[in-house]
Amino acid sequence: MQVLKFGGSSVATAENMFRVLNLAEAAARHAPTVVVVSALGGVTDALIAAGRRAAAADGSYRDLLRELELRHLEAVRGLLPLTGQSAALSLIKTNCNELESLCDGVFALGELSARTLDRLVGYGELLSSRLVAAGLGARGTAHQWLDSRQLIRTDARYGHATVDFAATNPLIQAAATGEVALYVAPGFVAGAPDGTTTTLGRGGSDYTAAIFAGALGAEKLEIWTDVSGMMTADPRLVRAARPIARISYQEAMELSHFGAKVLYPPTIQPVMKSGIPLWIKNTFAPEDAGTLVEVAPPANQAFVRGISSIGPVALLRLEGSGMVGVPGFSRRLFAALAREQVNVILITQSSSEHSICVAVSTPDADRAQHAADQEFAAEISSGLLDPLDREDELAIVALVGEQMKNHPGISGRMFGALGQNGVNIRAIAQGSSEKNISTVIRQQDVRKAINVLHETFFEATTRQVNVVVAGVGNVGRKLLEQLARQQPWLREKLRLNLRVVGLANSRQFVLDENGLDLTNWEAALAAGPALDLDQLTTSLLALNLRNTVFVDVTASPTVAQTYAGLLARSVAVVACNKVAASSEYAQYARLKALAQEFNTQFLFETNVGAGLPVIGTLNDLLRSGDEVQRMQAVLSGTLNFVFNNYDGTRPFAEVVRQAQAEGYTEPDPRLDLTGTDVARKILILAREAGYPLEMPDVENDPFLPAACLEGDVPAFYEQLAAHEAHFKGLYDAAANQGKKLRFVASFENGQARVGLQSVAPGHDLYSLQGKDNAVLFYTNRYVEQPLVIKGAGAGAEVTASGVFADVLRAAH
Ligand SMILES: NC(=O)C1=CN([C@@H]2O[C@H](COP(=O)(O)OP(=O)(O)OC[C@H]3O[C@@H](n4cnc5c(N)ncnc54)[C@H](O)[C@@H]3O)[C@@H](O)[C@H]2O)C=CC1
Ligand SMILES: N[C@@H](CC=O)C(=O)O
Repeated sequence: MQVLKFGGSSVATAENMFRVLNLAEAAARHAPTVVVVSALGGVTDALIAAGRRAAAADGSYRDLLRELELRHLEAVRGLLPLTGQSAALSLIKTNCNELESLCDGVFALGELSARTLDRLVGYGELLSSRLVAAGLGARGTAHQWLDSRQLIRTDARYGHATVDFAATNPLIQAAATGEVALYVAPGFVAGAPDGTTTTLGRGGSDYTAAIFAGALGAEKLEIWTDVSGMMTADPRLVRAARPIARISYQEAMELSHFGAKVLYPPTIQPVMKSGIPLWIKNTFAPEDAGTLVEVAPPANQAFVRGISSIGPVALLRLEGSGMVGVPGFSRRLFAALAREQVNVILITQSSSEHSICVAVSTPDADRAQHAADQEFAAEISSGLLDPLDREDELAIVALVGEQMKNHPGISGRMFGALGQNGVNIRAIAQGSSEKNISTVIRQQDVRKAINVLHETFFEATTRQVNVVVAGVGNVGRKLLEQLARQQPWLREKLRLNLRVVGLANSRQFVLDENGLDLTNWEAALAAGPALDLDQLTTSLLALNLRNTVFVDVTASPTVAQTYAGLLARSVAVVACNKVAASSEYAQYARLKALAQEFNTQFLFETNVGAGLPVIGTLNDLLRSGDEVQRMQAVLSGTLNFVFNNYDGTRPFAEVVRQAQAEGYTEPDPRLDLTGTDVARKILILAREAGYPLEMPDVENDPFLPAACLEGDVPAFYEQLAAHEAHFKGLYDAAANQGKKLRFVASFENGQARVGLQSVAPGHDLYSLQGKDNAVLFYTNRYVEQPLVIKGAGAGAEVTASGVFADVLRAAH
C-alpha cells in the first residue's frame, strides 16, 4: 500500500488534474494506492472569505460562491468527455447548492461559528476529490472514493481538531483493504464524535495523507506539490537554493516548522513513528528526484541541511531585578500566553535570570503583550519588573541540521557571516539537541541574511560581491575595464562573483541589483536618472545586498560625505578619492572607527602612491611592532614627471599639460602643482603612523608664483606660461650643481613638510624615472638603510589596479 497526496496547485485546473490521474494510475500499477487531494488552488481561501462576508451581512458572498461553482463546472467540462459529464455536473450543483444554503444561514444569523466554518471549508476537498474520482471513472480506472469524514475521528476542536488514532486506524484499515487498486479521499476533513465535519488545520491534507499512510503501514508516502522537493532555502529569496536530496524526519520537521511551507509539520509524526519513507515530489516535473524524508539520511559536508525563516514576528522581553532567583516567573508568563492561545515560537533567557525573551508571530503580539502586562501588573507597578518591552518587524532565520550537533564553529560561522553584512542579531536560541540555531533579526534583513548564510554553508563555491563605482573618469573607466577582464578569473580562482551593481558620474547614476553588463555600462549609465547622491545611497541601502563595496573614484567632497552612512550600514568603502582621509582628523578617525564598529572596511591604499603598496606596508610594519622614525618621499607622480621632463627646451606649462593629458594630475592640476596633493599624502601617512595631524600642520613651501593661483584652470596655464623664466631658473640652479629637482615630502619628530629640493646623484630620490614615486621608511628596524617602495605613482592603469586590490581586500 502507498499513499499519494496532491496539493492545490496539482489539481488547480483540468489540465493539471490529467497529470494527477496519470501519476495515480501509474502508482496503482505498482501497488494499491490511496490518493488524497487538497481543494483546487485558492478554493479554501475563497470559502473562508464567503463565510466571513456572509457573517458580516455582505451579500457579495454569493458572487464568490458563483465563481467557485463555475470553476468546478469548468473543471468537469475540461476533465470528462461530454457523455460522462452529467453525473459530475449534478454532483457539483448539489454541493454548491448546499454551500449556498449554508452561507445563507450564516448571513441570516450574522454569525460564523468554528463548527460551521469547518463544514463550509470542507467542501473544497469534497469537491476536488469527487472530481478526481470522476476523472478516473471516465478513464475506466477501477477506484473507490473514501469519505475521510467517516474514517478520521477527531475531537470537536473545530479548525484544528486532534485525531483519535485508536479510533481512526481500524476504520481506515477496514475501508482501504486493497481490494481495488486505487482509493481517492478528500484531505483536510475529518469527523467529530457527533458526526459533524472537523478540519485538521491549514495544510491539513498532508496530514490526512500521513494518517492514511500510518494506519495502513504504507511502504511510502508521496506528497506531490509544485516544487521539486524541500529546498535548502526559500527559492523566492535565494536564487541558488536547491532541493535537498535526503533529509531526516527531525530536520524536515524543523524546516517546515520554520517556514518551509512545502510540508505541513504535523504530517511527519504518523510516518515517523513507523519509519515510513516520505517523498516530496513535483507534479509538474515528476522526473525530478525530489526529497526523501527518512530516518537516517547520509551525512553532508556542510553539516547544515537547510535554512529557514519565518516572519514577521515580535519580540517580547520581560525584564527586571525582581525576577532574579525567584522561581515561577517563566511559568506565569507562559501560562498567561497559553490562556490567550499565543503560540511561542522562540524563547531565550539569560543566565543572569534578569530577563526572559519570547518571539511570537506578529498577529499574536497584541494579545501576548496584553496578557503579560496583566499577569505582571502588580510587579510592574511596584517596580520589580519593567513594563514589557516589545519590538516589531522582526523575523527568525534558522540553520537546521542534525549533524550540527558536536561540530564546533557552526554558530561562529553563522554569526560572523551575518555580522560582516551588518545584520544585527536581536536574539539567539539553540536547543541542546543542536538541530536548530535560530536568530531573530530585522525583517528587512531576511533576504540578505538567508543569502549570506546560503553562500556560507551551501555555496562554498562562490561568494557574491556587489560593487558600486562612483566616478567613471580616467581611473574609474580603467577600473571597470580591469573588473570586466578579470571577472571570469575571479570566479574560477577566487570563487568570487564580483558584480558591479551601480555606477555614477557627476551627471547620472544607475543601480541594478542583478548586476550591470560591463561591456555596455556606458549605455546603462546614460539611461540612468540625474545624479542624486542621496537617492543613490538610499536606494543602494534599500536593496540591502550582501557583501557590498562602495568605490569612490571621484575627487568630490560630496561623495566623500556619504561614507559614514554607508559604513554604518556595513557597506565597505574603497576610496581613491583623498578628500576623506585628508579631511579633519576627527572625520578620518570617525570613518575608521565606524568601519571597525560595523565590521566592515574603509580602505584607501591608492591615496598615497597610487597602485604602490605604501599604506599596507606601513601598517604591516606597525602591526608587527615596528615604529616609524622618519619618512622621506616623492609622492607626486605629476611633479616627478614634470621635473623629469622639463629642461627648458619645452615650456613648463606644456610639460604640465602633458602630465594632465596622460592622466597623472588631479582633475584640478593646481592641487598637484601647489604641493597640496603631496601634503595630503604625507598627512595621511603620518596619521596612519599614529600622529593625529591636521592639514595646516603640514609645512608647505610652494614653488609656484602666487599669480598662478589667481583664477581658473585656463588662467593657471596662462600664468605658468607667463612665468616660464621662473621655472627655467629653478631648473638651471639645480642642473648647474649636477642635481635634479624633486618635490619631497618628509616626516620626522612629528613634523610633516613638503617642498621642492635639489637632489644630488646618489640620493635615493635622485634616480626616479618618469612619474615614479618613492617612499623611504626609516624605522626601528630599518635604521641605516630605509625600506624603500618605488614605482609608478600615478596613471589610470596602475591606480585602478590599486583600487581593484582594495576591492578584493574588502570582499574578503
Ligand atoms: N590619476 C591618478 O593617477 C590617480 C588618481 N587618484 C584619485 O582618483 C580620483 C579620480 O581621478 P581621475 O579618474 O583622474 O578623475 P576624472 O576627473 O577623470 O574622473 C572623475 C569622475 O568622477 C565623477 N564625479 C565627479 N563628481 C562626482 C559626484 N559628485 N558624484 C559622482 N561622480 C562624480 C566625474 O564625472 C568623473 O567620472 C581622484 O580623487 C584622484 O585624486 C588617486 C591616485 C592616482
Ligand atoms: N595627481 C596625483 C595622482 C596620484 O595620487 C599625482 O600626480 O601623484
